Amino acid sequence: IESRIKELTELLNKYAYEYYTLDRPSVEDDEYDRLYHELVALESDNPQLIRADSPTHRTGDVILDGFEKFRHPYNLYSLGDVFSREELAVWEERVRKDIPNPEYICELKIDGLSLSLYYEEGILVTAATRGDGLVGENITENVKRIKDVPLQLSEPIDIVVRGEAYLPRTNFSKLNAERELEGLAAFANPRNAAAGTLRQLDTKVVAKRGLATFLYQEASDATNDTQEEVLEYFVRLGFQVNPVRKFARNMDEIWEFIEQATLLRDELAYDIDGVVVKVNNLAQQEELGFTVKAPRWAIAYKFPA
Ligand SMILES: COc1nc2nc(N)nc(N)c2nc1C
Repeated sequence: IESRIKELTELLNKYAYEYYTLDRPSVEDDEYDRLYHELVALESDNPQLIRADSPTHRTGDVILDGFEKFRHPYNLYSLGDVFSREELAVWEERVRKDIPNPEYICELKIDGLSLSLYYEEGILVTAATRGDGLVGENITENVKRIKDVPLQLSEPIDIVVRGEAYLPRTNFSKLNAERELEGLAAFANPRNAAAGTLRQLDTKVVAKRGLATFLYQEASDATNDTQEEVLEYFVRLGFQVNPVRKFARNMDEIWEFIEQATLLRDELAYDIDGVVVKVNNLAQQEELGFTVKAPRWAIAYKFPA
């Protein structure tokens, strides 16, 4: 039985990956459902054999009576914001004072809900909101129902990662159309819809709303030398990583990315509210350190509202 449960779990996870991430299912839904129900039956007769990465964690209907507080072992800092090229140049000059020839990496700032995910030996043990950076809300059960969040990484490591949960625009429109039909108030924007969804106490609601994630930061001790390597490592581990990113050497190249992101904004499948510019080399990030509340080595350029 144990080997059949292992076989079903691996097969169903592969099919789910093809369906949700590659958007290229290799089996019909009824084949998936047949195997899924065989696994549910085997797991309910042998609960001690349920695997950590079983797809049944993603859809089982758990109704929470509230969210526990979660104290983050690492302070989840936020970013300083700038709203113009001039302000950005002031930040860049400050960096250049300590790092003469900086290499920057420019990333998109997804307009979603900040998440931190805690893995032990490769298994997702906790997912929490950022909260005030020290204490957030434990929303593990809800996050397990975000289809692109890996329940088990490709390596059995302990790691803490940060990212954003968001609602793709297509799912946002579908959700608001459904709410209109049910006479419910529409969500103002995908960010509010994502936040509202993750605050649901009925986890089944999360499973059907189609949230997604992009991970961007290793909160635990760095095991790579640059931010770019961290992002590539995250892909190998099984995380979703936003592909729109570029290196820059100076303000002109940073601004070029910002202009490209501004043009790209309406074409994207998700909302962004700006661009994040970071010193790519992690040792240089250490050198620059933090102000009282934000890193000196990263800045968020916010698009004009
Ligand atoms: C270095 O810390 C951060 N990096 C980030 N990167 C991206 N792309 N988006 C964010 N929202 C973000 N937020 C923080 C606190």
